[in-house]
Amino acid sequence: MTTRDIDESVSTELNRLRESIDNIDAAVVHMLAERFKCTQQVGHLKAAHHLPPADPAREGRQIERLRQLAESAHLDPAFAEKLLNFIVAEVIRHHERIAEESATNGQA
Ligand SMILES: O=C(O)C(=O)C[C@]1(C(=O)O)C=C[C@@H](O)C=C1
Repeated sequence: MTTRDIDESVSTELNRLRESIDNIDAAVVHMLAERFKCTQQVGHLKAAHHLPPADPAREGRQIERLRQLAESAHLDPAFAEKLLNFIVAEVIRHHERIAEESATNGQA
C-alpha cells in the first residue's frame, strides 16, 4: 500500500463519516424546528392566559430527565443540561416577545 492509497482510504472514511454527520445535523435542525413550532403555540397559550413565560419547576424536571437520558446514552449530562438551557432561554425570549405583542395588540 502506497502513501497515496492510505490517504485515499482515510479520505474515503472521513467523507463517509461526514455524510452521516451532515444527516444527523439536518435531523437536529428539523427536530428543533418542530420543537419551536410547539413552543410558539405554548407562547400564545401562555400570553392569552397571562401565564409567565418561564416555568422554572418544569425546567427542573426537564433537566433531571434529560440528564438521566444522557447518562444512559453515554452523553455528558452537563452538556445535555447546557444544551437544554440554551434552547429554553431562546424559547423564553420568544414567549416574552409574544406576550409583548399580545399586550400591544390585544391578541395572542
Ligand atoms: O413548558 C413550558 O411551559 C414552556 O414554556 C416550554 C419550555 C421549553 O422550551 O421546554 C420553555 C420555557 C419554560 O420555562 C419551560 C419549558
